[in-house]
Amino acid sequence: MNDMRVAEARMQQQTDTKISARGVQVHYGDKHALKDVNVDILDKTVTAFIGPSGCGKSTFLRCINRMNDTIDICRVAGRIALDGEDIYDRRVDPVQLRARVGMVFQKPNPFPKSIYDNVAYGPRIHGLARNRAELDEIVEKSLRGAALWNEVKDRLNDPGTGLSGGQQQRLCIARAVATQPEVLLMDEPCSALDPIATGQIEELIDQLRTEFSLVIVTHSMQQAARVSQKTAFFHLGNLVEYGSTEDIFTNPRDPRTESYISGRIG
Ligand SMILES: Nc1ncnc2c1ncn2[C@@H]1O[C@H](COP(=O)(O)OP(=O)(O)OP(=O)(O)O)[C@@H](O)[C@H]1O
Repeated sequence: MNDMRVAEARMQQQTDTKISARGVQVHYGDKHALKDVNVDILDKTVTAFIGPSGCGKSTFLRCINRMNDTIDICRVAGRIALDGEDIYDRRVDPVQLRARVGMVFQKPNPFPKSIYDNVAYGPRIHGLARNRAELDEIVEKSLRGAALWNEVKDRLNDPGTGLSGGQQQRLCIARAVATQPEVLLMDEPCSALDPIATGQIEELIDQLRTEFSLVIVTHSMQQAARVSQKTAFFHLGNLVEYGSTEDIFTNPRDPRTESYISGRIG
């Protein structure tokens, strides 16, 4: 392929829809938490969800890998498709789905296991390695992918919980990456981290987007501006505005978005 064709192919990738949401409504009991959300999330792109506390960002993020299934009072309606397939279809196994759509939480939550076993856990339960050598390879590749390998390669049998907060969060990213996800959901992944660890995670996010689609919930507008190419602004359960991060921050169309990004609501 000549340079032009390569550039075109890359552009093509970035406009491919990975997740498509139509008419998504979420209730927690009587509380109507998400109202008719429609959005197409692109492949190999970082999408930031921003908006004031309680506007429904995490609720929508959790819809994308059916984490809300674990909340008894939560009801999800509408359609969310991954590569065109309805993820709420009865035939979809949520455990398999969560291997394809990984998640990293606000607080690093390594399993009480060794560093190695934290990363090997997913590949083991999903049968991704035929033998120990293959598993070792996946663990190393995932830890490298999460920019943690050099710091832990000599202590893979030490407990994951013994790492620093920033290292634990990168371990959780390695654990998610180990099942070769197509989408990685991150719910305020840096809120428990110092600026240096935050910078490392942000750099990592930028590298990972060459491989798959990332969606990040963040309260930091600077972070959204630094790491994302697309931004969705939520307010009171509505997805008010979605577009290129540059447009959302420099030329918002909706007055609610404008008020939020200029600090008048929040
Ligand atoms: N498990 C739950 N049970 C009942 N109500 C919930 C539950 N989780 C969220 N809600 C409600 O749904 C609404 C949206 O919450 P959500 O956590 O999605 O907002 P958010 O935008 O992520 O907020 P924050 O930025 O504070 O994390 C809120 O009114 C919240 O109180």
